[in-house]
Amino acid sequence: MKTVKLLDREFRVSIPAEKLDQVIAQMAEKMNKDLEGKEPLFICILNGSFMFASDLMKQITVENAQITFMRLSSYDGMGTTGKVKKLMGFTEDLKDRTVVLLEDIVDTGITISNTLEQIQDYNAKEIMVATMLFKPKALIRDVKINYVGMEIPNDFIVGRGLDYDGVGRNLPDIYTVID
Ligand SMILES: O=P(O)(O)OC[C@H]1O[C@H](OP(=O)(O)OP(=O)(O)O)[C@H](O)[C@@H]1O
Ligand code: HPA
Repeated sequence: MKTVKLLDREFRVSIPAEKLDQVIAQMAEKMNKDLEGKEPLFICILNGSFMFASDLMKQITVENAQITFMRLSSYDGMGTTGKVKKLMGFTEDLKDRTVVLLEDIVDTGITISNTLEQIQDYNAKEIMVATMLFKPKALIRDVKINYVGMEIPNDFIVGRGLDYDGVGRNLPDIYTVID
């Protein structure tokens, strides 16, 4: 079993990089069909989504697709603080745009529902949500997710952009904490 030690905790590999590559390719294929002609604006929610957004965007072939970035933070160690801090906004005008929010993970749903609330007054034509990973058993907010890469169990994970107290984002596979 492939394991890694990050700070004070041990993690074991739970989703290999190749599986994630496959899942992201399928998401891109579906988006390329659904979004053609819509000139979508993708919004990557930093930090965690940087790797997913990069992997996905390389496979997006939709004409005049754009990407921008916003930075939010709500986790401390392995748990949500319940409060979403906006650390960096974007300057693009969302009016009449098809917007796709890119998340690495929807866990409790607090971050994505807070983001949707923040941008609902910007008069976008439509706002969609795409997440690489989704923990249905942890969800406590009522959010519609348009594109889900994989549903996963309610365990703390790292890798592929996701961190434990700032470390582990660089790992290409996903690892689950060992109790
Ligand atoms: O559904 P939720 O319970 O809100 O969790 C999901 C959010 O948590 C992580 O961000 P985090 O606040 O850890 O900031 P980071 O992206 O900089 O790691 C992740 O990137 C999502 O944005
Ligand atoms: O399981 C997780 N791991 C790392 N960051 C996260 N942000 C929400 N859930 C998680």
